[in-house]
Amino acid sequence: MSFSNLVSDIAFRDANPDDRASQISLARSRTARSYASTNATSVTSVSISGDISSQLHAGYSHPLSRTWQAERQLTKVEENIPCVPEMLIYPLFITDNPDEETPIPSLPNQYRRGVNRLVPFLAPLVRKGLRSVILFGVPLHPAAKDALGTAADDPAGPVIQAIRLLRSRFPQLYITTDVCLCEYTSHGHCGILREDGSLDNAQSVDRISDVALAYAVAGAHCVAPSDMNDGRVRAIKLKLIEAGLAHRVLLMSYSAKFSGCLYGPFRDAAGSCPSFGDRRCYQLPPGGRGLARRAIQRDIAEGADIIMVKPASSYLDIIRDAKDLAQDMPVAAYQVSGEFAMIHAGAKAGVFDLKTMAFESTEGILRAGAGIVVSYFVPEFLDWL
Ligand SMILES: NCc1[nH]cc(CCC(=O)O)c1CC(=O)O
Ligand SMILES: [Zn+2]
Ligand SMILES: [Zn+2]
Repeated sequence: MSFSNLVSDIAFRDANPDDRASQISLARSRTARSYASTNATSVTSVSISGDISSQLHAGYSHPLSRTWQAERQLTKVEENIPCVPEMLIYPLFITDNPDEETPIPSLPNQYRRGVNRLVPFLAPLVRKGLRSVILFGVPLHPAAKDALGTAADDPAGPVIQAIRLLRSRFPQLYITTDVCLCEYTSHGHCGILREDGSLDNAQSVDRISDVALAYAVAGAHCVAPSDMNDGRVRAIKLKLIEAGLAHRVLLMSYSAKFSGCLYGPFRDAAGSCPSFGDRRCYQLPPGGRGLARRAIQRDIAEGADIIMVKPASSYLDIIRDAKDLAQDMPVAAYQVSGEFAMIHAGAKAGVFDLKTMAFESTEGILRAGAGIVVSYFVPEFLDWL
């Protein structure tokens, strides 16, 4: 096959009317075709179309045309381009010691905070434009953990207290809650276990959906199940509908969540390391692109409103798959604790500049197709932008 045929095949295959980049390549390939049809007997004998498609500089020689190369971007040039801070969600770790404020050693600049510390910490960030947070409960008292993760939806527990407080103190702030049991279970797994130590999917789904509902009732705008039990999206959606909350509570599913070594600092922060075994039986294998696609399609069918991919930078192809499969839905990506720690470590070792890498990694995640990024860099971005 000739080069020009290949280019137009690619352009047409990827054509999506909502996607400016594919419209550009579509237009370019049309130009190549009409040129070919008027100047040559057959498309295959034309080589000039290759030269046309290699004229790239004009597309990025001007500040404005540079911005046109991204569907989402970090640097605001034009008002109508979706931009910071609307697309950033900041993770918060909330402990059951109301006055606690302890740095997390493996997660630079991040702290575990008690509810009493939240308002003073967040007020300046909200003033700088912080729009959204995702809450993780971190019970520090060992007695708070049991086999069922009872503390997860304790009305006096840190997450429900924080939802109420933040809703009343920052009416504009969008509150998402991570929904999982691993922070609250004595065994540290993301669900309820059978006697033999394996995950009981049906019981876990029932429990997880109760927890999600409790957060929604307390005032969360969005619930985000990260447990990965099969069928939890549908179960949560049904409970939200039954409670009359489905019209105002969004369901963001951690749909394609891969197991691996990038969650270490988070488990440090949340004290959620499994006491035995690992999470491989309910998180995706890193090579499992097909499984990720099936999980995304399954979650769309079960009623998810936002599809999330996690981690982000090692899974950019999956983010693009998610955007293709969920074209009409927002796609989120979580730049997880290990990615964040790695960037800090690289900067500290003099490998690259922290800010430059924060931008480059985030631009890559957006370019891959995400419109929402969960990131520990959010406070920095609010200053940098
Ligand atoms: N299930 C809980 C949960 N929700 C988000 C993360 C990871 C976030 C991060 O690493 O920043 C985890 C940890 C895990 O699954 O082990
Ligand atoms: Zn979990
Ligand atoms: Zn397991």
